[in-house]
Amino acid sequence: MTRLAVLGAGSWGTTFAQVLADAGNDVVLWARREEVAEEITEHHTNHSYLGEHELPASVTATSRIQDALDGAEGLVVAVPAQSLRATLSSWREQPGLASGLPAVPVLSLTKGIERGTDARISEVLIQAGAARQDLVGVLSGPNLSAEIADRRPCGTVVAAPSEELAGTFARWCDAPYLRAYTSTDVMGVEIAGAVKNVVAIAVGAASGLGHGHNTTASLITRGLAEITRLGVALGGTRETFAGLAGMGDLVATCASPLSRNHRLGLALGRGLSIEQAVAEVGQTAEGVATARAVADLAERLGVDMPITRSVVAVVDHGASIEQVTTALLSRSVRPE
Ligand SMILES: NC(=O)c1ccc[n+]([C@@H]2O[C@H](COP(=O)([O-])OP(=O)(O)OC[C@H]3O[C@@H](n4cnc5c(N)ncnc54)[C@H](O)[C@@H]3O)[C@@H](O)[C@H]2O)c1
Ligand SMILES: O=P(O)(O)OC[C@H](O)CO
Repeated sequence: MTRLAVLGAGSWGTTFAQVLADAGNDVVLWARREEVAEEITEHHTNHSYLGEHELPASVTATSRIQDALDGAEGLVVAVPAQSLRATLSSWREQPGLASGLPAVPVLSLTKGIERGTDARISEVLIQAGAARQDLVGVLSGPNLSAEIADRRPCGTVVAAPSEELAGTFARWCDAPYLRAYTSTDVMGVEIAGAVKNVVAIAVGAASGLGHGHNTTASLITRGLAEITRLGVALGGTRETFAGLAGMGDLVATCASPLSRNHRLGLALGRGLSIEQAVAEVGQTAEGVATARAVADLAERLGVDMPITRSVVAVVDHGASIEQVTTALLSRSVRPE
């Protein structure tokens, strides 16, 4: 039995604590709010994020980071991308944590790019002293938390610098309803998971505008093309983007009404402002802040990402929502 600390008790961190418990690990969750930690430990629910869903009784939670880390043989990070660095630095102010987190394997579940630095989440973890480069991995795939909480079967990808470490992460999450495939393409898996959220906003917006399946399919397919161009330019492996972490997650996120990024796009397409859409979704839609970071990376590398640019224009600069379909149509004729 491995003792694992899951850091972040939103929809995904809480659901993943169940996955890890169902895989036979000893799991403790760190929740930002004391009342959420108490609810999880005492009532085995997290109403704010999972409604009436009952968690395994073995999952406990704490709002004291030192207690969560005590004896942990591995860490699983599920804090949203834009608040991760600040969260990590607040932990370093706690007694005993000034020099960073314990030197154990760290698996990131977060799907986003940090705005301002354009850093991937594994890079943020390393820069902030929360993970060693040779001990950090990422998990990403078609993994809508509500379906996984209901124990519906699916696959995912765990990527790490070595096959051995990826295998360790895969064993952590070996629940009967989750099949983890291993990879050493940390860059590709992380880029795929972050950028699909941006494309899902565009797809949702197109649906909200009343467009049909042809538009959806065109945005998904051209979205995958631009994700792949960026990922390969950054050093990722092309095959990653055709697999579960690429195509698989893009399809799940763009097609499902459970996706927060998709729902945010839908709200924009129906005429809500970005502020109204963010408020309506109520939970983390990483694509909003990540879009700008992705566009910055693409510009620096000379990679063409018209769908991402259109999402930036809408969410950051108040451009008309029709931009998302213009992105598909307004370019000069070129081979696919
Ligand atoms: N929910 C899913 O289906 C799912 C699946 C795969 C990956 N992810 C990824 O997991 C990550 C976490 O998402 P989630 O779905 O759990 O989000 P969520 O909106 O359900 O929960 C957000 C969590 O972050 C905490 N939080 C909010 N603002 C914060 C702040 N300023 N500082 C510190 N903590 C803060 C909240 O207390 C909560 O625990 C995201 O990167 C998301 O893309 C989510
Ligand atoms: O609800 P979303 O849009 O954050 O998507 C959740 C997962 O990333 C889907 O794999």
